[in-house]
Amino acid sequence: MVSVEELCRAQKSQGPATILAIGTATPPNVVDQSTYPDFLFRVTKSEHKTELKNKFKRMCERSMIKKRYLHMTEEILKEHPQLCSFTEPSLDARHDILLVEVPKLGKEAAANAIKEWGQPKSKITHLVFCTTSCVDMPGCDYQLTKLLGLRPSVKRYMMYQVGCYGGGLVLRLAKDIAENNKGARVLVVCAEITVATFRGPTEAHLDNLVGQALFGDGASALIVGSDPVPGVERPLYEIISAYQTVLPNSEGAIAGHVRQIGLTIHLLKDVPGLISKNIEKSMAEAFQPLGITDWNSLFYIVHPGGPAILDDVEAKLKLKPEKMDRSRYVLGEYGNMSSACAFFVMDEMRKKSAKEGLKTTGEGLEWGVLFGFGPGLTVETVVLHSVGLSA
Ligand SMILES: CC(=O)CC(=O)SCCNC(=O)CCNC(=O)[C@H](O)C(C)(C)COP(=O)(O)OP(=O)(O)OC[C@H]1O[C@@H](n2cnc3c(N)ncnc32)[C@H](O)[C@@H]1OP(=O)(O)O
Repeated sequence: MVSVEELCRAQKSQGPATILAIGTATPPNVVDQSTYPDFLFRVTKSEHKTELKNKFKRMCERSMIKKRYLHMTEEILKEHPQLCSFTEPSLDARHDILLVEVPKLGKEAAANAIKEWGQPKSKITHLVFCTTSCVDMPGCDYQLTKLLGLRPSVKRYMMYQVGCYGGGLVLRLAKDIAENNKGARVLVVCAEITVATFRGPTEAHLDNLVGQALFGDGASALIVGSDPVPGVERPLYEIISAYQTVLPNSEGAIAGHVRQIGLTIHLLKDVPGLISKNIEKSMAEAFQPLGITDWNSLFYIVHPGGPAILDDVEAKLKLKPEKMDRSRYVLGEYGNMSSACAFFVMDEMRKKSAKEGLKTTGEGLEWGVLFGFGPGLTVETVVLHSVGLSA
């Protein structure tokens, strides 16, 4: 007779959850950050708000963003003029677009990840879908299952409205799934489209305007599983441990509310300060089991919420400037794509490491950390182990 303990043990994998492939996607429409203030104020008929436009220009200039990919175009705004107002009810119009486009963009990223993985999609056992852009039943996870032609018995998880810590959250969830279900292959997808938050500018909500200066559209996907099949699957990073915490005295610092006018964004000016003030505590907790205290010995995949967040974290941990290189690159080339951002940074890091002939996927280093920051204020900390790159 098999014991319960034996049955439980047989269900678990042996090694750590491992990232086996990464895929990304963006909408085709590229927007130059330097022309965006003119676009926003013109299409929303707000040119007369000259002081506000100058402030928005300063936000865009200070954003360190060069370009972003946005599904929203002038043609779409002509069809849905209510999206240009700050106060007009517009949730239905936004959802009509997002419920189609978010799963579609997610599918593109997922297809790229599956292609790199090189295995038949019938081997995907679990699906995790994360978005803050829209809400529906059945959800984007269901739509993606249909679009990709996954098995109807794939086990789905839908993570709505978690915001920019989503990248860390889904990695933590994928780790738990992969390590507790022998043979599991988890498709993780984060997809964000800013049609949810686009609206005309108003002096009454400057933080909403900060969001308009920073957010971009994008989707990223991973395949996660334990015990990679040698010679068949190619590991990129091992997920060693994962933590979530709510920062002290941070309630309301980052928030989003789904209202008739769409998703409203609320950001206190103190967000970068709150994150950096507490970052060492998160680092100490995560790396104490490894005995690591030299923060410059690690590689960094930090959610690029805004330049001030990266600057303040870098200063607080006394990091060499190159540590934030890939996070700054993604911010510059894509903007803040909320939950999808962290895996763009991860993708850029492993590509650059390979291109430069470094020893590992983590810029030649062995250990690293992925940070997600979002509403709460919630911080996700994930310890990663890089994988050797053959020369
Ligand atoms: C949605 C999610 O779940 C998760 C997220 O990622 S949320 C996004 C998190 N990101 C942030 O909170 C942004 C962090 N801030 C930044 O990166 C930078 O402050 C910034 C790019 C917005 C501006 O750059 P900066 O170097 O600070 O320039 P600074 O000159 O101080 O600011 C430009 C203007 O923006 C205003 N501003 C900055 N942050 C603001 C805020 N939160 N609310 C209102 N106004 C703000 C400033 O007052 C300033 O206005 P004036 O020029 O009229 O004085």
